[in-house]
Amino acid sequence: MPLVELTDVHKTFPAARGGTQVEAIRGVDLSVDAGEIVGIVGYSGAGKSTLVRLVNALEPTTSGSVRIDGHEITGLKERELRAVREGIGMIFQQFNLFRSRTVWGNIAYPLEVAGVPKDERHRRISDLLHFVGLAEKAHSHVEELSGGQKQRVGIARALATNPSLLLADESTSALDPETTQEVLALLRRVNRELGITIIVITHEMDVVRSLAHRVVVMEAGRIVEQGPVLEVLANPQQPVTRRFVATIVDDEPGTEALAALRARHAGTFVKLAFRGDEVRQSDVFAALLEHRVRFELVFGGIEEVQGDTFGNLTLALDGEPDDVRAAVAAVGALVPTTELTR
Ligand SMILES: Nc1ncnc2c1ncn2[C@@H]1O[C@H](COP(=O)(O)OP(=O)(O)OP(=O)(O)O)[C@@H](O)[C@H]1O
Repeated sequence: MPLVELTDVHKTFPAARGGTQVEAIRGVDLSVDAGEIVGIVGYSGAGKSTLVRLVNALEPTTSGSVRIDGHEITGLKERELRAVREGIGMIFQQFNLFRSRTVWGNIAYPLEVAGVPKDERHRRISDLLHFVGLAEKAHSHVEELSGGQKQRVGIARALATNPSLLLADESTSALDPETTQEVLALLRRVNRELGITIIVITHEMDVVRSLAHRVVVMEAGRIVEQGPVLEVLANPQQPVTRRFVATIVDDEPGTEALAALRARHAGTFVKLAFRGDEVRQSDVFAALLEHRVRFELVFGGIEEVQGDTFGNLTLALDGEPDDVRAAVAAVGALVPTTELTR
């Protein structure tokens, strides 16, 4: 049974005076299994935040079903919804911490609301402070903290009531790249060590690449594409997905870049796609040398996506035409190979 299951969910906001109504969510089916990290990406206005507000019952749906851990939450009374929300932690772009409280006081807040006895509360806060690496900052005020530390407090607070689901809404968008990586590493631990399911909303594909198992792409209130991160990166289907993937993966040189490269490099241009670790780059290059073909790497890059090699390399091949043809065939038997003929 999925932990979160949305079936044909619609959310329409009524028209503001003089305006028209907004169909923010237009028929979404989404299923998230316990233990998964799912990244929801989309441009501003795609409906990501609205979707998350439906999952934690901050907004009622217009129609459709939202099930959390098998329980339908549509139509529940406020008191029942509070119990559902207790099982869902949430972190935000701007951290949303209480400025008047210390780090300790911020983490204590949800425990106080839930009526957790003092001794247990203290134990819990102390454990959480150690987990997020802020034990020495327990009595600091929020203003004294860096952005990354603030988000770690936000994560500790979100985990206080032992939720099974954590919703992260643009949780690293206000942070610099290095701090972003620290917070993402902490979220990975939240998932791995505590077994908490995470839904991250982001417009940064890099966050999806380094954190999520699965990606869901939203556009104009609909899910237009979804799948395991590596699969979607390797083979994006929709234009919006291709635009997101292009922000982190060099596919092949564009028309202008290719013309500039051709002016500098002779020969045949081929794009090689490396997906996973089954084929070693050294074997591919050895195949070229075996056919007496010289080559230069002119575009692209290789990186690691969740422990797998991933990337596209464009090579300029130079040699006798028959040798080049044979070399391209040999390489094509190893990795997906495309000759760039523009
Ligand atoms: N309370 C509201 N009342 C009216 N319209 C709303 C409300 N909340 C969201 N919308 C509209 O719903 C659409 C989806 O907004 P939403 O915030 O969910 O998108 P998003 O993908 O999260 O974008 P962003 O990254 O900018 O937050 C937008 O057109 C937005 O203006």
